Amino acid sequence: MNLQPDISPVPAGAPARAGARRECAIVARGLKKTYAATKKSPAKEALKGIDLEIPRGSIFGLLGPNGAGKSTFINILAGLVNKTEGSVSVWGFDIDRNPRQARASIGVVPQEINVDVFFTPKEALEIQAGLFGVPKAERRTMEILRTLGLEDKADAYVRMLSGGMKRRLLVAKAMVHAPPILVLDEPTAGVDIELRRQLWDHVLELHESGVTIVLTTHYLEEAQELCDRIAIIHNGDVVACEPTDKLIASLDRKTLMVTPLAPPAAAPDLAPFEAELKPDGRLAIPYRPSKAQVAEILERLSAAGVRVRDLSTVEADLEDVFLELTYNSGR
Ligand SMILES: Nc1ncnc2c1ncn2[C@@H]1O[C@H](COP(=O)(O)OP(=O)(O)OP(=O)(O)O)[C@@H](O)[C@H]1O
Repeated sequence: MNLQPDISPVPAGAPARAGARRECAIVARGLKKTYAATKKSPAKEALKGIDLEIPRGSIFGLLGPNGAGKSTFINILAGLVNKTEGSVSVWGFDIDRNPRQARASIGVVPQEINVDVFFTPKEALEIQAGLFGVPKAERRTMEILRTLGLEDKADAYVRMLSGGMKRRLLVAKAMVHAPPILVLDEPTAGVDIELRRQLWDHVLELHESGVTIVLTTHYLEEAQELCDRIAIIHNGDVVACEPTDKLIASLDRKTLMVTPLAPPAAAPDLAPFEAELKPDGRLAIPYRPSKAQVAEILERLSAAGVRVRDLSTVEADLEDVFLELTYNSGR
């Protein structure tokens, strides 16, 4: 497969501070968006001055509760919403100074399935390529359809495609101009696990060919599994932006699961640790890895007369991090 994006160096006309930005696919500085008031609703500050750097080559997750500002951010990148303040560069192109190049550097897969049912996938891609001004000789319609597993549906009517195929067609449409960045806004909302897996296989193939992937998703396990970096947006602010592992480790929370030799009648007193007796007879003992060693918990268990048959540790996951950051911050 040869769907290499055009990953040429930062061009002339790019920001003067290109050095720091060269490695970034997307840079936002002090980005604000306020939707104007209408007769029915007051003005809404959807983005409150966010700073964000999305490295080239990453699979970057943009997470946040409903209304956090994710779509607003994506729509600004795509040139669909005008920012109120701040700066954004896409693949080194400032969206104000080089809007055409910035837009050409990004392919956006929208949340809604909005494919025209009267065209075949092949025609849909040709039309899209035309809209982006891709010369006929440079179009890679069949190659893209092949990458998205739609080659044998090239001449089928779109209305005959399954929901999963239609979503893949949206990804194909977003790739017609070979952008180095692919943005997917909730690509798997309401899609069953098998279809999600298929979509991800194809998107991962694009990533392996060099495309930087940015996605928003409500499925936290999906983000944890796929994304190497994650930003959490809450109420228009970026409340975390870290490599996924680091983000999860930052919670500094683990649970030691202990299977006692004899199931206890009640949770033992392990102060300062707290044990919870699970219905299956195991003990769940949360601890902070930076503050306590498993050995200390084992000593407390021994002192309480609990003999251990088996033990394991359970890490916090992205859901815990997400809840902590979005629940406790500024509600
Ligand atoms: N065109 C608009 N006019 C006025 N307010 C808007 C508009 N679009 C979005 N908003 C408001 O801006 C805030 C951020 O919305 P946005 O759609 O960016 O959030 P989101 O994180 O993408 O949410 P979701 O996960 O539900 O898609 C919300 O309060 C929303 O109601």
